[in-house]
Amino acid sequence: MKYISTRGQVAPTGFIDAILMGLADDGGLLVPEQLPQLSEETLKQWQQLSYQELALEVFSLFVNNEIPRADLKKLVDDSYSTFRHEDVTPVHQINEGLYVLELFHGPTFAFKDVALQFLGNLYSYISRKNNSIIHILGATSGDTGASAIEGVRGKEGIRICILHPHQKVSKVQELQMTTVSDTNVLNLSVEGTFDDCQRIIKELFADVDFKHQYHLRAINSINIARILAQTVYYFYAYFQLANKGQAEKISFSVPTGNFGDIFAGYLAQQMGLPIHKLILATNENNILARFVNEGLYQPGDFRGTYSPSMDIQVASNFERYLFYLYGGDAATVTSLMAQFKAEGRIVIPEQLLKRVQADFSAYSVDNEDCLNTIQEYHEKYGYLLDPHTACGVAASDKLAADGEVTVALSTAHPAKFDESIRLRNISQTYPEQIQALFDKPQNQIVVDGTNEEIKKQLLTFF
Ligand SMILES: N[C@@H](CCOP(=O)(O)O)C(=O)O
Repeated sequence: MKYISTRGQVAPTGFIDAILMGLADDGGLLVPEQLPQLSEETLKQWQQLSYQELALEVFSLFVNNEIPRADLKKLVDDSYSTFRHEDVTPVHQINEGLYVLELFHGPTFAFKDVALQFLGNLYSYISRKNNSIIHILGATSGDTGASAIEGVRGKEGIRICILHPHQKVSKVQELQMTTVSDTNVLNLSVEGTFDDCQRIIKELFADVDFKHQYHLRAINSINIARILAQTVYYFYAYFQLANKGQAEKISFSVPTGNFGDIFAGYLAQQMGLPIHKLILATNENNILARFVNEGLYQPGDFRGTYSPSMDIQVASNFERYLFYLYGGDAATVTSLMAQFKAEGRIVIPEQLLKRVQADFSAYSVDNEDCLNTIQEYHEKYGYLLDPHTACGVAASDKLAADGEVTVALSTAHPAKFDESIRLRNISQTYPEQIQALFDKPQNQIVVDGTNEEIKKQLLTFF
């Protein structure tokens, strides 16, 4: 298995080099040259596996023997030993047609831990094997940052710098990042939005000389390892339902801002997992829902919402989907991305919009609807949804047909977003790990967010 760029200007590369490259050196994103096609028999064999066993099988398909199986097994086992639930990502039934896939049982109470515990251990493994330095640069709207820091804090040979938008993440998200005292961690709080943070890191990664000179590595979902690791829970959730006798027409509803999580579901489906529908849920920052419904990809005005991790206008994984949509035509993807840069929009033709709408259905959930959903599910089922999960559940309520079964991805624990939940007078008890954060001192540097200033901070830190 080799990895190629959506822009076609990078020689096919192996797994470890793809992980280290992060953003492709031609400015595109790496994807597997060919997706493994899983037979019914393989899926049947996988159905009884534990999460860790399943992850090992899935990763083995993509790692190309570059990591001996025993080492890969240890990486997987170590990564998921930090989860508080024995099933790692359990499904919880809410009612006859709706299950919630709880992805928040990792150390930072968000779905990002599933991939970032693994990627943190993988970086550490590569650093030891190659005796190489790993300097991680990432952008976060709240969850990725905390999770990436947790994955590598205190690890030898690794330093991590995370950019977050100043005062635009929840209090718990901010504390999770900024109360970490390990000296290999730097938090930069950028005066701007998450899109500014993401643009800065993409521009720094695109400066290939700078990237190579300072050994810059990515932890965002521009790194293909993130997406591959996230495919595992689609398989696992599907099998959990199948083992309960629920094997027909299973759809997934996915709250998404950067298009990474739902793209992982798309890849699982392309590999042969018989997902019925992929429902894409956005908040009021709804560029992706508008794309699926109208065929126009064009950022709107930034909206601060109750689900801040999805307050994103430019979705970084969208380019990967475009690549598949255009049948792997890297030249067309390159020209569409150039057009997006120049004109700020991409419009796709009618026949491709039909294809998109066969792949996804989409719904944009407004602030009021998000809180109403939290309140309704709390009153009716005694289950507290975090605001991002509430968007996924609201979209499923809107789009799933009667008799269908939907798995809504629960991307975070509600305690991370208490300021939104309290607006409906719902009180909750924080898990002790979260409560303890409020007593710790914070470390962060507020920066104006020019590339030059970020570079200066990085050069001092690295
Ligand atoms: N919602 C994310 C934004 C970054 O997304 P990623 O999947 O590319 O890491 C966050 O919480 O930081």
